[in-house]
Amino acid sequence: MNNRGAPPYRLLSSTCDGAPAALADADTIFALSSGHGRCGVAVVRVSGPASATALRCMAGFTQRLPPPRTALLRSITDPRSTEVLDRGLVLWFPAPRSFSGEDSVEFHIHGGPAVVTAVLQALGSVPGLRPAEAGEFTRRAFQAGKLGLTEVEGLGDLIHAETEAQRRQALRQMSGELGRLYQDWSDRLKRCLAHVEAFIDFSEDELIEDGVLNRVDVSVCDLQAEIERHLKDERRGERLRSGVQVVIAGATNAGKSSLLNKLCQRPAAIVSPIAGTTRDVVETALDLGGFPVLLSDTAGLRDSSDLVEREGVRRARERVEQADLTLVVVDSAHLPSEVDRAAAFLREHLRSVLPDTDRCLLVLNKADLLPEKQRQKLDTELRGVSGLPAVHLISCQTNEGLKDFLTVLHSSVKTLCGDPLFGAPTLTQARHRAHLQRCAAALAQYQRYRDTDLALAAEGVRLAVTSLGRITGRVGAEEILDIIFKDFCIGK
Ligand SMILES: Nc1nc2c(ncn2[C@@H]2O[C@H](COP(=O)(O)OP(=O)(O)OP(=O)(O)O)[C@@H](O)[C@H]2O)c(=O)[nH]1
Repeated sequence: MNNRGAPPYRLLSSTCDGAPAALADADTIFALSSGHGRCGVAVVRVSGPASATALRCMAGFTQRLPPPRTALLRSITDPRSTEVLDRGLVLWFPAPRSFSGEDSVEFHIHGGPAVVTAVLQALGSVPGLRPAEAGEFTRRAFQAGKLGLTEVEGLGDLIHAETEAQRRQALRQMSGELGRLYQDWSDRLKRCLAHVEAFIDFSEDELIEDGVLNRVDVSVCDLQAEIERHLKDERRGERLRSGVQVVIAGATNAGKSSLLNKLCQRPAAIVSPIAGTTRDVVETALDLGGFPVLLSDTAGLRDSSDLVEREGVRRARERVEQADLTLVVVDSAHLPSEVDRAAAFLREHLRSVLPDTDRCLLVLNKADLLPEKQRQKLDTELRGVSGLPAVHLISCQTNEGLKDFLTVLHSSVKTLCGDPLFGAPTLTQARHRAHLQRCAAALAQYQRYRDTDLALAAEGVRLAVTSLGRITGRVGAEEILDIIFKDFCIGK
């Protein structure tokens, strides 16, 4: 092989005999696709026209390439020195039957950092190969039509999934269900658009059958209803994707930090008998029975002349406003012993913490400080009192009631996320929501102008198609690709 013009490389003829000359500027990429750090097996991927060259140079295939998609144990050598770097499996995926749709190779090598570095350096010495950018393999798969944009996003979510429910939702999206739903809407709208335009062009010559526009009206109306239904999901999919925001709030010294520590099973927040210990928001991530929760402890709510504490209280209130669920913690030793008065106290307290009690759980802490009789009375008689959410009597000191409370919390979080495997596929990204809202508004434009200006009405349908296309990546996707693919790691 003539390597003039490619000074950094010195390919030995013994390793690369018969290899087609790879262009120095050909776009073939490589990267470690398995995670970084020491591991048993690491997977290095190569994709692009010079993949076969890499295989020949580094796995000793002189003339014939290995059978496609078959793992073969080979010595993996450095093409510059023929030194054996490792023994591992190599797999050859000729285009188009590969993840990226291009010729691709996988090296399954030992996962020690020195082995991985040596193999990556050796690949870098093969003409035409360069390290991949983040998400570049997936971007090529998208460009080759192997994956739609929503599937790409599902794949990204699958890689980042930290809980079981997130994994399920991501896998469902990656399988293309959501993409197919949007594609179906888009196809129906394109048909509507074609009919409206045909009507505009031919109706005066009476070349078009009666009732075409009426059929478009029905389709647009049906689609609008379907999109509205899809949008009215209370952000369950997005919440599951990014984590349910659960905020612990209440007066100072009620035991909020103690509850946070119990829930995350570590001393994440400082607990002390000094009122006003927590000044800022303390956040921790939890996997609650497969559902992702972002749990925040906040400063105790009270009036204060202390500037720092006032800022802490402001932040606490802000968090409560943004929360999906608020756990209002009350020191039960402060409750009046008479049930009606206790209920009135709690109602008043809730009002001071949050405006709407729909998304809150009322936690009466320090149950261990109550006499047994009063504890039982509160526990039974406060349940079902009108104007009060369900009351949970617990003790962070003795763990009393904590197990039951955890079950209730889990079920509330589950309701907020929905079942990712049940029913129609859910919206998972704010990006989808924004385009769907635009789509719905554009369909409203069709209805607004249907009887007065058909050209403007048709423009509404065209805008609706474009909005859906931006979700699936079929129309004007270029400007959003960078945003999506940059969320991937190198090697994906
Ligand atoms: N007896 C008893 N004491 C508790 C219980 N939970 C918390 N405490 C105590 O109550 C005090 C306050 O607890 P924290 O968890 O710091 O309360 P907080 O609501 O975070 O307090 P601030 O930082 O002032 O907002 C500490 O001395 C805790 O040990 C409980 O269930 N029973």
